[in-house]
Amino acid sequence: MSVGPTAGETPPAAGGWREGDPNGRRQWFRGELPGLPVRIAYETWGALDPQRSNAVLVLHALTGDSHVVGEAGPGHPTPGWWDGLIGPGRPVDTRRWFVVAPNVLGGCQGTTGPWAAAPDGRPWGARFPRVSVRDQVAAEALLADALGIDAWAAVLGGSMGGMRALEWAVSLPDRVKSLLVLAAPAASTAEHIALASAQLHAIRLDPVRGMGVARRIAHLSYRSAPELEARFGRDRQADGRFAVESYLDHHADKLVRRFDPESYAVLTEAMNGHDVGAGRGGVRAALGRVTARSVVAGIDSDRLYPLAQQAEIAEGLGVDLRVVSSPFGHDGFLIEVEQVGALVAELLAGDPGGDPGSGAAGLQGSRRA
Ligand SMILES: CC(C)(COP(=O)(O)OP(=O)(O)OC[C@H]1O[C@@H](n2cnc3c(N)ncnc32)[C@H](O)[C@@H]1OP(=O)(O)O)[C@@H](O)C(=O)NCCC(=O)NCCS
Ligand SMILES: CC(=O)OCC[C@H](N)C(=O)O
Repeated sequence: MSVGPTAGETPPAAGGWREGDPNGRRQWFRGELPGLPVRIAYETWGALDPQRSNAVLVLHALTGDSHVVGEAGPGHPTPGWWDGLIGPGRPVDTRRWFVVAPNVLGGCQGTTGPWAAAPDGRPWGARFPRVSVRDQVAAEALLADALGIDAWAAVLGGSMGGMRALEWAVSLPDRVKSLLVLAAPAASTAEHIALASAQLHAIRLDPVRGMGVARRIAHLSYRSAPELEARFGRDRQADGRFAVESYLDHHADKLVRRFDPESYAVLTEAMNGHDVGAGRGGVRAALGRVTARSVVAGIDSDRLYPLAQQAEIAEGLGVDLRVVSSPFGHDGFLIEVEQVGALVAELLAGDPGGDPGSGAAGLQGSRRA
């Protein structure tokens, strides 16, 4: 097992998603899951304290990566997907906290996935084994071991990252001191699986164009109907397309340029299999294992993972459901940085059940259900 920067070790140069690391921040770790050698790409901010007690794990969603914080590095500047949340003076203040953000197992931004070389030297491609959310957490636990982190001060995740955050707290309760589960379910429902099934069919018919179709379907589930109505209504563009069609085309084109269809399928299958209660006596019993101080939050306009799904988790953990108010639907977990930041600050202040507005870590916009 090895850890740390690995000079010259970047994914093969080819398509956009294989392009390596423009800002040179990324590090790699190699380990082994049963039957699967893994390499995990990760980024860090801040410094680990001598007691190794200040580490915060940040877990990305489906098409995210380790680049949580943007920077104007020596390469081209790259935005982060949770800019504003992490850094000096930010809710996760890197003068105090050591932040670790890995790319997920099965992903395509540096961590082992279908794009990577199998032991026979050829890319895994469609031969890549089916991995579960539990495998992904097991891989992240190997990284934690290698970094010498026995327990995370906090594990934070939204959407697919929220599934992994919850799985961490259920399967390794002694290693998670506090937990943010944002806009994620305890188990994927029939509707989630059905929505994913249509996407997977499209990708199997034609990986590249199919992923474009998959993104259109998925992106609709990430936004709210009132938002789409207010922004686009029935407007048509000069080229004859409805404006909302053009908007979806744009998001599809962007994803095709930056993501691997086989990876998209592997991660989607992993989410379909997500059920923290499976083999553990059900969701309620599984949630009973969690010892972390917890904040569980949802977005009030989320039609993919509606509030009732976070309410189930909150109830099982014995905490109030927190509600982020947003017109943007599920993607509110990325967009409503101020409200999410207030929840994170509250969690890290050690007072997740604290009085709204009490002190610097008080709520700014989100509410209790
Ligand atoms: C991050 C994100 C959720 C932010 O949402 P947002 O700021 O509300 O962005 P929107 O959904 O309004 O999309 C804006 C884009 O649509 C384009 N757009 C808007 N209306 C359009 C139309 N009628 N036709 C074509 N394109 C249109 C904008 O030009 C803009 O393009 P750009 O992103 O290339 O600059 C969103 O950009 C996104 O889904 N990004 C994908 C990456 C991601 O999710 N990363 C994090 C994973 S952890
Ligand atoms: C299910 C999930 O992780 O959704 C994340 C949506 C986000 N916009 C993304 O593209 O990752």
